[in-house]
Amino acid sequence: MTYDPATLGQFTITATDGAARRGSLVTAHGVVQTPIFMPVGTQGSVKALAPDDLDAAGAQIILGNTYHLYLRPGDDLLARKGGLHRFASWNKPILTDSGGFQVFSLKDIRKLSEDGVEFRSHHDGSKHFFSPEKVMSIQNNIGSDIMMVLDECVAYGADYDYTAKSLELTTRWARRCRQAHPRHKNGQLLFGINQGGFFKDLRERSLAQLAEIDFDGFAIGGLSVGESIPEMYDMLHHIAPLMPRDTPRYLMGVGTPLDILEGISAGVDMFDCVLPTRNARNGTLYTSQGKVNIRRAEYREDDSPLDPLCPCYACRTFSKAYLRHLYVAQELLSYRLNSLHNITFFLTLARQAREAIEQGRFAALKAHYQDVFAPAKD
Ligand SMILES: Nc1cc(CSc2ncc[nH]2)c2nc(N)[nH]c(=O)c2c1
Ligand SMILES: [Zn+2]
Repeated sequence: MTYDPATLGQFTITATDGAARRGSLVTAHGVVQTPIFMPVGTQGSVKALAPDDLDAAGAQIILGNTYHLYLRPGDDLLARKGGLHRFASWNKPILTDSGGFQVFSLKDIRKLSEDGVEFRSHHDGSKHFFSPEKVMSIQNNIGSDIMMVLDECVAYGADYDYTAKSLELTTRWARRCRQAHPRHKNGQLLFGINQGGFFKDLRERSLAQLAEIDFDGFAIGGLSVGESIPEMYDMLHHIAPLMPRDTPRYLMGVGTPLDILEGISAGVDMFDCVLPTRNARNGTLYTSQGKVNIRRAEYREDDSPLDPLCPCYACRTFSKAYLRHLYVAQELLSYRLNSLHNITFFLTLARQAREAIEQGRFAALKAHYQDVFAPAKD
């Protein structure tokens, strides 16, 4: 990997449209154009897709998961294989989540302390411990271009006192992550994660504390955890504009096409979500005309392409009738074609957002998709 240490981590905003920003982020494996959607490859693969599929779909950066990769194949093995890029033959940027969220979603099989979190593997029940230093070491072995700090994502509905204590712990862990991995060591960037639940004063306290630490970007954590859409949007529009302006803003685990457009309108630059690949596997497909449930009998003899405006291989080559047949017959090709289409849709949406911001017509793009994905009028 060759990169210029002088420009590594540089985030440049080239256009704005309201609070929406068009920018670019320099990483060791290439420049990422924002706003960006990041396909999720939890175990080092975006399910059912190969790197050349992702290239064809326009993917610039994918996500990996510290928790999963640590358990299998092991970060020590990845280090011996030259890191995840070489192991998975993905030569573009990779962002790894720290594992905090995954461990905390393992509800009753984890114990939290000042030093970190003890948990049991969901594979074999074996006991493990993640400290801030440990997750930095794992992400260093993985070799991800953007690392995330170890944080506690408090559950939806956590009370004020618990949330206040938790954000202080997350800040102390963030400081320890920064100390454990010197700035830009191994060409790797490090993002802090804002917490504070649904309490605006706690969100601002968390942000003020993190802003004092030297991070290359800041994520909004603790959203998309079961709250209502209005609650998520309300907090999003409160905190995003308060985040540092000249570093990237990443909204973790979000979201639907409309959530992503809402986030961009609030000033967020980076998004990731399992929806495109997960929904592909249950036949829910996102198209320029709205959601299509390919299982429906109405498509049994439908010779038209899934989405006439989509450039992906599935839409150029097959009919809805064939895609429905593959799904009903549980053919493995169904996973591949549906995933390829949905990932292409989300990446195309991000590209359209970039172009709309450049041309000062982002509000019109957002309004268009609000019509396209408006809940079916019963
Ligand atoms: N909603 C949500 C989603 C994720 C996973 S993002 C992801 N990891 C792997 C794929 N995608 C979160 N991750 C962390 N570390 N903290 C959070 O608060 C948080 C919140
Ligand atoms: Zn398509």
